This record gives sequence, structure tokens and C-alpha cells, in this order.
Amino acid sequence: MIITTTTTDHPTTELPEDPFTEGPSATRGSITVTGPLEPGFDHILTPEALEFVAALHDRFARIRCERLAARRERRARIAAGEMPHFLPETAGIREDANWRVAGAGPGLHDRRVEITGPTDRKMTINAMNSGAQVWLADHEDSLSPTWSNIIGGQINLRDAIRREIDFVSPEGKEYRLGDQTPTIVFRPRGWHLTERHLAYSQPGGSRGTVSASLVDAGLYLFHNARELIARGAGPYFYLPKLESHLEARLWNDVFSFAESRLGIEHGTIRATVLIETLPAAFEMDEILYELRDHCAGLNAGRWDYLFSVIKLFRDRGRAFVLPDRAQLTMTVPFMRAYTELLVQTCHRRGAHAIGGMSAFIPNRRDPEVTERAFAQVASDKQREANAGYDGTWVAHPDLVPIAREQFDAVLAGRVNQVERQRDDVRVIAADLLNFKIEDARITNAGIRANIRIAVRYLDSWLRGQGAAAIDNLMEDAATAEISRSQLWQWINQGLVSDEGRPIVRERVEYFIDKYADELAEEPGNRAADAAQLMKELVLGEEFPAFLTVPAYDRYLK
Ligand SMILES: CC(=O)SCCNC(=O)CCNC(=O)[C@H](O)C(C)(C)COP(=O)(O)OP(=O)(O)OC[C@H]1O[C@@H](n2cnc3c(N)ncnc32)[C@H](O)[C@@H]1OP(=O)(O)O
Ligand SMILES: O=CC(=O)O
Ligand SMILES: [Mg+2]
Repeated sequence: MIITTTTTDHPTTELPEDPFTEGPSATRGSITVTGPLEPGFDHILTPEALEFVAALHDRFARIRCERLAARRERRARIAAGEMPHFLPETAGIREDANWRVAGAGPGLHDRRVEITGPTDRKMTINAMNSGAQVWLADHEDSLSPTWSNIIGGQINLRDAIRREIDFVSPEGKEYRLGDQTPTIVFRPRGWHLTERHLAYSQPGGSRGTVSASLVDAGLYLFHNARELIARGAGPYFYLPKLESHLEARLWNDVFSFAESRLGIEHGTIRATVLIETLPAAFEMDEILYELRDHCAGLNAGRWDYLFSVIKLFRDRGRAFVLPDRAQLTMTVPFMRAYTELLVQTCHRRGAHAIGGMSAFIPNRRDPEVTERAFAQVASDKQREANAGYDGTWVAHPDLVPIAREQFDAVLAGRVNQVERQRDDVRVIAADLLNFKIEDARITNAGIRANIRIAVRYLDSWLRGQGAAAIDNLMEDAATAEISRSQLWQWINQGLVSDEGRPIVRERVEYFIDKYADELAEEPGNRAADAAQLMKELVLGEEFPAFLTVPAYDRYLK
């Protein structure tokens, strides 16, 4: 194989020659627990596990900061007029037809339906009994990262993996695992997030930030990697919110280091990378390449992708303004282009292409809502299966058979269609950047819907629930990001709604208060904080890069 690029010749560049033999100058920091110890936490936060997480910090904390700085630099260049583009310096990787990724690990060949959801004890058991092939156990978009949820989630994962999990609800309903359970793929928090209930100290007393990604992935690997392998699967990850192939390289280095440290074979860990930012869509081949020893596939994370487009171009003028959220479907030109390119890229490299999440969810108490959700989800999954995807996500157990039916119809007895090449796809940069939408509208109803959804979602998140059914749609951190970033953009671009109403701070503020007031009677509500946070996110001059950052730093208890 001939690769004509400098970025590929990386003996994991930031590391010494034998990257996993610590040199005399290696930092030996330590991690201490500053959060409260709830029942069972001591079994997860053991001295050995904390030492492992500290070793990850010694090695990778600085590089993480560099990668985050690179995100800020790129965004500044885009604000100044640069457009995202395919990188000339990595053309060799894209043009070389000869390399492939490791592909699916044991238990991961059949990913027709993947149920996603947070790791609380009841939902863990429900997801494991859902009939899906995979459970995406989520510490990202659908999990509010309270200390209880984060370490409680690790307890539940440990117990689920060992089949030692049961639960009795306050109403007395009993939950236990059935015989057939899905392969678990764990999604740690993204590189931008920190964990404030742990402290990282370096020799000499200096303190460093604790990366939420390294905590989540580190604890999961430490407690479960060997057990998963012994049970015929492996430690598998979904990697969220990557913005470049260098971030993929960082993950790859983390995995290689962890494998070496835990004494498991190189390449045992498998990752599926979410392509959910616009810059990452320009680096899909490079991301696969960086992670090739550990990579199982890519996923089209549609909601964060939309958020990324809005965020990147928020101050670039009206040509970059997207219409009401309801009009941002998967068939608008830029979404179709990115999802088609993803399948083509994956299958060329032997990687799975996994579809995304339709936000329509059933309501067991309302047959009409359920019927509409089933129809919407069926059509979304039919489109994905026909496009060549190997599997897809669902948000709710009742959607598993609906999605499965669509994939089974196309796969006709096979468990994936990785061999199907989409040589017909011709996507160029202009297609990924074609933000024109026919009959685009920004309506008063669309503005109010964004405000209502975001306020309600923030209230839910601050109460510790990171996914919520709002008006029969699944809302999570990614969908709420779209709502709040659209509002910020529409205000700052001085837009007027289709009905002729200027979109101004005073009016948006009025509705924030109105929708927060609607929640004020609910027991345990966080409506006042949600309104305050929403005002910061939407009415401020500054645009916080992620809503979860100020929400976590200043509002989450
Ligand atoms: C942009 C992205 O990243 S998408 C991926 C991230 N988002 C998600 O994962 C969302 C996952 N989905 C959910 O969290 C939930 O479906 C919600 C919050 C949207 C709705 O949940 P509920 O209001 O509890 O729905 P509903 O009452 O219909 O649930 C019925 C049963 O199914 C269970 N259930 C619903 N969704 C899930 C799920 N995703 N996983 C496991 N169990 C589930 C509920 O726990 C409930 O169980 P019970 O009958 O034993 O009490
Ligand atoms: O994580 C998935 C998304 O759509 O965002
Ligand atoms: Mg996402």
C-alpha cells in the first residue's frame, strides 16, 4: 500500500517511539474523588480504576486540550470566510483504494437495529430486553451527566454485562434480563466535556481538568474489557461529536494505550464514529484510516450534524440561515449528500454504515400518535436501508420491529450489506455545502416551538433526565442544540418571521418566561434555572459552543 501523505505516517506522533512504555519524564498524576460516594460507587471508583484513568490523563490530557484549541481555531477561520473543504494534505488516504478498517468485532456483524438510551437501571434492562441487535448505552446526548447518573450508569453497565442486574420499580414492577440480549456499544461523553467530581493532580501539586471522555471510557474499559471478551464480544464504543481525523487519532491512541495497559490484544476495542459535525463529513476517510485497527463503522448522527451546520455558519449571513426545524428533513440536499457519501465511504473501506434517529416516538396511551410514529419511522428506515445502510437507530423499544422489518426487506436474509458499493454516488464539497431548501420558511410557530422545546428540555436535563418526550418527539441534547442555536442565529441575523414579526430578544424572552411558567407547578421542576440558562444561551452576544458546558458548570447539581 502506498500512502502519499504526511499525516498517515504517524507512529502516533505525539508519543515516544514505543508509545506505551513510559519514559523517565512521564507525568504520574493521580485522580481523587471529590464527589459524594453513593452506595456501590466504591466498587467502580477503586484505587486501581482511578490509577488507570490517571494514566490516561498523564498521556492524553494535553493532546485533548490541543484538539479542542484546534476546533476553536477552525471555527474562527470559518467565521472569517473560509469554507470547510476536503484536506489537500490527506488526499493520499482518500485516493488509495487499498486500505480497509478492522470491521465488526465478535457480536457486531449484525447491527440491523440499535436501540439507544441512557444507562439508568430500568432502561438498561428494558434496552437489553428490547429485541434489538445492539444497545447503544449512552452517556452523551441522552444522559444528563449528574454524578449519580454517570457512576450509577457504570454500575448498571457492569451488572448488565455480567447478567447480574434486576430492578423493582416503586410501583412494584419487576425487571430482569431475558435470554437474548443485544451487543453493548457504549457512548462516552465527548471531548469538550469535563467531570468535576474527580480531580487530577500532577506531581508538584498542579491540578488539571478531568476529561469526561477519559473517565467514561477509562472506567468502562477497566471494569469490563476482559469480561466482555470472555463472553464472546468486546469493548465497543460509539465516539461522539468528532470534528477532525486528528481527534480520531487521539481516540485510536487512547485505545492502543488502554489495550497495552490492560493486557488485551491490540485491535480488540472497536469504535463506531458518529459523523455528526460538518467538518467530520469532509474527513470521513481520514477518520476511518486513523482508527483503522479499531474501527467498525460510521454513523450518520443527523441531529448534531444539523446543529454543527448552524453553529459553524451562525454569523455568516442569510445565505446560511436554515428554516424551521420541522423543514430540516433527511431529504434536503445537504443532508442527502452527507448520508449518501457516508455509505459510499464506509463500504469502500469494509466499515458498517449505521443510520440515525428519527425523532418520532410512539405513545402507548395514544394510538394515533403511535400510528404516525410507526409510519414516519418505517419510511425513514426504508430510505436508509435502500441507500445501503447496514442498520439503524431507534429511540424506543416499540420501534424495534418497525425498523427491523424495513431492514429485513432489503437485506433479504443477510445481516448487513457492507459488500454493496455505492459507486453511483458523486458527492462533491458543493453538495455538502448546498444549504438551499425549497420553500424555506421561518414561522412564528417554528420560533415558539424552538423556545418551548428548549426550555422544557433544559428543565428535564437539569432534573437529571437527558432524554424526554416533548410533544411526541424524542428530544435530547442534540435536538435541543438545534432549537437554541437557531434562535440565537435568527436574532443575531436580524430576521423577520414569514408572518412579518421581527425576531428580537424581547419577544423571545417573553416566550422563554411563558414556557418556563407552564412548568412552574410541576414538583421538582427546574423551570427558573432553565429559563435563566436559556436566556444566556439564546439572548447573549456570545454563543456557547455547547449548551451542556455552561449547564453542567453552573446549573447541574
Ligand atoms: C441525537 C441522538 O443522539 S439520538 C440518541 C439519544 N437519544 C436517546 O437515546 C433517546 C432514547 N429514548 C428515550 O430516552 C425514551 O424513549 C424517551 C425519554 C424519549 C421516552 O421515554 P418514556 O417517556 O419512558 O416512553 P414510554 O412511557 O412510552 O416508555 C415505555 C417503556 O419503554 C421504556 N423505554 C422507552 N424508551 C426506551 C429506550 N430507549 N431504552 C430502553 N427502554 C425504553 C420505558 O422505560 C418504559 O418502560 P416501562 O414500561 O417498563 O416503564
Ligand atoms: O447522536 C446522534 C445525533 O443525531 O446527534
Ligand atoms: Mg449526537
